[in-house]
Amino acid sequence: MNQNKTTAQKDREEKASTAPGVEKIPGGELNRIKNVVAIMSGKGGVGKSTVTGLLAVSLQRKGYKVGILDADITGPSIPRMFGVKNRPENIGFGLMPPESSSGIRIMSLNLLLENEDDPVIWRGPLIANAVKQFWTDVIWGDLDFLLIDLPPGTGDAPLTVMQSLPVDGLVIVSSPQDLVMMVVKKAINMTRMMGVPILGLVENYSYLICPKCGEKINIFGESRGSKAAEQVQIPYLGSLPLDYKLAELCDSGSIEMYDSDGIKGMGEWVKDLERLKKK
Ligand SMILES: Nc1ncnc2c1ncn2[C@@H]1O[C@H](COP(=O)(O)OP(=O)(O)OP(=O)(O)O)[C@@H](O)[C@H]1O
Repeated sequence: MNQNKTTAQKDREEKASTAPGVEKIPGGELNRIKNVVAIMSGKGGVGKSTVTGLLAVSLQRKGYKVGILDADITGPSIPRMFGVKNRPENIGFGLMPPESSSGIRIMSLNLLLENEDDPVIWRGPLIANAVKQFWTDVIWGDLDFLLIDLPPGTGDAPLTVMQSLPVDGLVIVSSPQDLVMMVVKKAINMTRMMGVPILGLVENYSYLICPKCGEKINIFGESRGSKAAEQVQIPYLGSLPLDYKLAELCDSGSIEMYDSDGIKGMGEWVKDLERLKKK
């Protein structure tokens, strides 16, 4: 197997294992976080933040204490989805993350900006530092699950999270188009090089239920999620339909009101996360 690796591949692996910051940084002293799960996608716009939000809501409904660290520094969308606007409170030795209406703790750079539409024009090292500070300087307290919404692709923030934070598992989000799957494979390869366990693949926008007749329409053709997961040898967690009600609730800051019980497979993803629950 090793013989088939290109020099560039070997070089990347070497760099990944010796890069500065490879050591995991300890979290804040007041934090007791049992499981850290990152949510990643190869391409933008496939619904990674929505999947993060839905996973958080499902875990919270099951009685777990949940937080979301929005590591999508330049395109944060978690606060808007949960209707959270309060600024984190600085209590001297750390920042208290605001809570959503059901009690999910949220930290996002958007909550620290004067206006939510101010752009963040930062280079890589600043972005990496912000992500690290969300881990070290935020008072998350006791959490069963901290979900980390990564920005799309394989840039600085995903690299920082995988190298420096003790990520227990990673969920990959894709959509049914071939192109997306090609890019997803890059993300999977990066994750493997970083030695982070992949929990599985979720396919978003898999199908549409006609609001008038209830017919299931495969808008992007037959779902390829489970085959694709098999190809890249990771578990297939399930699929999400394109649902206008979900889009509306995300836009109005009410994702916590979404009824995900009818989504086949959703319970299973949560069970997969629960299986991870090691402490
Ligand atoms: N299954 C779905 N049904 C309906 N709308 C959806 C669905 N998934 C996502 N959306 C909508 O699509 C838009 C993009 O979703 P989202 O922000 O989750 O994508 P993302 O992959 O996190 O994007 P980014 O690349 O910017 O981080 C949002 O407006 C969201 O409400």
